[in-house]
Amino acid sequence: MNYHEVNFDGLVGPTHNYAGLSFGNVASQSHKQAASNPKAAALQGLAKMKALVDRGFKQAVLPPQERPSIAWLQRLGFTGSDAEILAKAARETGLLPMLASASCMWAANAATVSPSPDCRDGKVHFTAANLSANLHRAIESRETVNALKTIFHDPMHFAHHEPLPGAQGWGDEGAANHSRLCATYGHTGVEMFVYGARADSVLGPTRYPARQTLQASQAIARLHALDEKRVVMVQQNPAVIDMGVFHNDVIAVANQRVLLYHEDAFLDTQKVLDELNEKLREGDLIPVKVPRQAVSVADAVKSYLFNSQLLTIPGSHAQNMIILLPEESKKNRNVAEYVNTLIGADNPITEAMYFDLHQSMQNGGGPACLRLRVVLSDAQWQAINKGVVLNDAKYRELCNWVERHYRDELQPKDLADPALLNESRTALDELTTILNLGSFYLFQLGRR
Ligand SMILES: NCCC[C@H](NC(=O)CCC(=O)O)C(=O)O
Repeated sequence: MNYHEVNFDGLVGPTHNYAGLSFGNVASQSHKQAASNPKAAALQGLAKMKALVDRGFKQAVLPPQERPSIAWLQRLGFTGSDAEILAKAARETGLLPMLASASCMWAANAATVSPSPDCRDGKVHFTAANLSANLHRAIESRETVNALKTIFHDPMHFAHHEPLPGAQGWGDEGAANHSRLCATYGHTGVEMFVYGARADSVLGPTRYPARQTLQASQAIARLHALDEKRVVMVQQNPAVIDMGVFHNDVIAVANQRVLLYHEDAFLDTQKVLDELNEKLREGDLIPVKVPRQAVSVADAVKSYLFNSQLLTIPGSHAQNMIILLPEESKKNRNVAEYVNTLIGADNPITEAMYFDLHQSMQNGGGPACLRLRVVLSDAQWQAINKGVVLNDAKYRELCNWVERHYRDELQPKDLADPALLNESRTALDELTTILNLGSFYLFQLGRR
């Protein structure tokens, strides 16, 4: 049986904007109130996806959620027509931007996914993240469950779990804090969960929040029926969280046997490497340490070097890999030099590709944030809803859809404009046909 990694990228929604909502995410906070360009954002994301399709990778999309969310505004007590609800919510300081964020584009935070070779029942397991650290993200989880169940609908192959409770100490941010190391995708892998805080210790960040907790990660490992001997729980270095590393995927990235990590990423790094190596039985771990002398934590946060995608080149017998980076990494001299050294050195990473993802980057979302990795066997691949799979024709159709429906400028004040809500609904209504999702959004089901 063949296994592949499929990247499911979040399609950027029509309300992409800069509201400075994420405390501890330096880019988000520093672009607060800037004008955004939703059209460019969506096209930048699609261009990255298309480049991977052209190189023979399997690529799919996850649909954006309806924003502003009238359903959530109603749950928060706003009444009246849609226009009245928007007008009333806009009068509450800072509230409407939270209910209007296009943040579900960062699909790495949608869920934690365990491929079937790792799970006792031989199914692919999904737990949608509760994203409880931020209201604008916490409201994603219900709809994420719906999207995942619509796409991965066959219970023979796929198991879905409810998001963990959103109580204090149970924060879960999905795949951004989860990495899988394996000999090949079809082998049983080692799943590494990285957390920022744990209930039984005061060791944690002091300036910025720890969004992922040990308790949450342990619950997911249990739900996914993982073998304890193949699970590694790792504490993130609290000092780097306080420097703006709000998710582990801002400081480390793994693919197959390669772990590319900053030397300051973890607490007790040697123990982490030893445990990974011991638990990865079919072959040795290939640790690639990025020394702080070469790239400082501040440069890592600015350039998003580690928020890259490490992708095994299809058909490459040596399992060579591409590192796919944002252009910000090329503009940073230290990082660009490091990447050149990396691809010339003795490791499987042989090629670098750079993409303009500026619109997403200004909110702290790089290439890795934009995608959810799902390893599937041929049979599981056949069993998904194929409407979301990107090929040349679907790419052209989606670009055309974006061109027709998206604005090229959005100011924070525009979020209360009822016309924006209507434009978004018209766009999403058409999207469900393009992606073959059926009646999917609440407004399509008559429930607003
Ligand atoms: N994985 C990348 C996630 C980025 C995301 N940014 C945001 O939500 C910023 C939204 C804003 O500020 O408008 C976050 O911090 O969770």
